[in-house]
Amino acid sequence: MKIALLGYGKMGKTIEAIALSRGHEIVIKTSEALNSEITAADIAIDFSIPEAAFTNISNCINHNIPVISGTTGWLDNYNKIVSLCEEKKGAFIYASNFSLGVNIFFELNKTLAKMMSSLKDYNVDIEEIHHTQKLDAPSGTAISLAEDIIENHNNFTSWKLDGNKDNVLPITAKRIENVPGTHNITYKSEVDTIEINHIAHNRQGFALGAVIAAEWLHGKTGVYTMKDVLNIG
Ligand SMILES: NC(=O)C1=CN([C@@H]2O[C@H](COP(=O)(O)OP(=O)(O)OC[C@H]3O[C@@H](n4cnc5c(N)ncnc54)[C@H](OP(=O)(O)O)[C@@H]3O)[C@@H](O)[C@H]2O)C=CC1
Ligand SMILES: O=C(O)C1=N[C@H](C(=O)O)C[C@H](O)C1
Repeated sequence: MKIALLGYGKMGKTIEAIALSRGHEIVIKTSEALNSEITAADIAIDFSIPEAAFTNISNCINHNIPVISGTTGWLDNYNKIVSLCEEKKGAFIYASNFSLGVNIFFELNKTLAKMMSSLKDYNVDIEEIHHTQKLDAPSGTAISLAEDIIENHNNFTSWKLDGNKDNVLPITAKRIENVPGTHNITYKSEVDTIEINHIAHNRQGFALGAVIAAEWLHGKTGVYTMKDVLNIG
């Protein structure tokens, strides 16, 4: 496939290497907004910044270019993209985390939340740790994990960064140099602790997942998630 990389930072460069190794061609790599130039590509992969993602994705859909987005921190506008994609019969996948490991972790998190739902002695919290250049907090992955706990555990109605109220699931965000992405979910009582975590050792897993998603989306129309791509859960 001819791929456009919208955002040529840490993720854009990692995706480039993996896409080339799988026989794809990179026809555009940019760190600026593009418009009709995008039509040189078969598919676009957006890993940019929160303020740019909505425009980048809209431009692709308006030019009938299927688009994958891994950019976090723009989801207030997600439903607008879904509507645009339906209207234009476009193709779109967003994932807060494209790695296979995290998508398995998402399923474990839902199962654990269901099992813990009636056990009132346990306090739950989510901790995410990322590198110091990260622009958003909490991470998109932590938000996905929180939403899945809220849906599957009957104690919570919302989440909050550094929250400490009943029925509000607390998320803690730490920034430490060079950490690619760590997510810990802890259930703690007086007598014991149950913890599950996912620790990315590098960015390869995110990038491979994004390229696999692009290969899967090419030739389809509609709005999908990584659950559709990986057929898990
Ligand atoms: N879903 C997933 O699996 C993952 C998601 N992410 C997310 O991906 C995003 C990018 O992460 P990362 O690569 O680490 O960040 P980087 O800061 O390394 O890269 C972002 C790039 O986007 C560029 N950019 C700025 N404005 C635009 C624009 N209008 N159009 C296109 N590109 C633009 C920046 O350029 P400049 O530096 O010149 O401003 C920069 O090169 C983040 O939102 C992050 O949370 C990260 C890893 C995995
Ligand atoms: O910015 C990052 O680096 C990451 N962002 C994503 C997120 O916000 O969840 C995914 C991954 O954890 C790395």
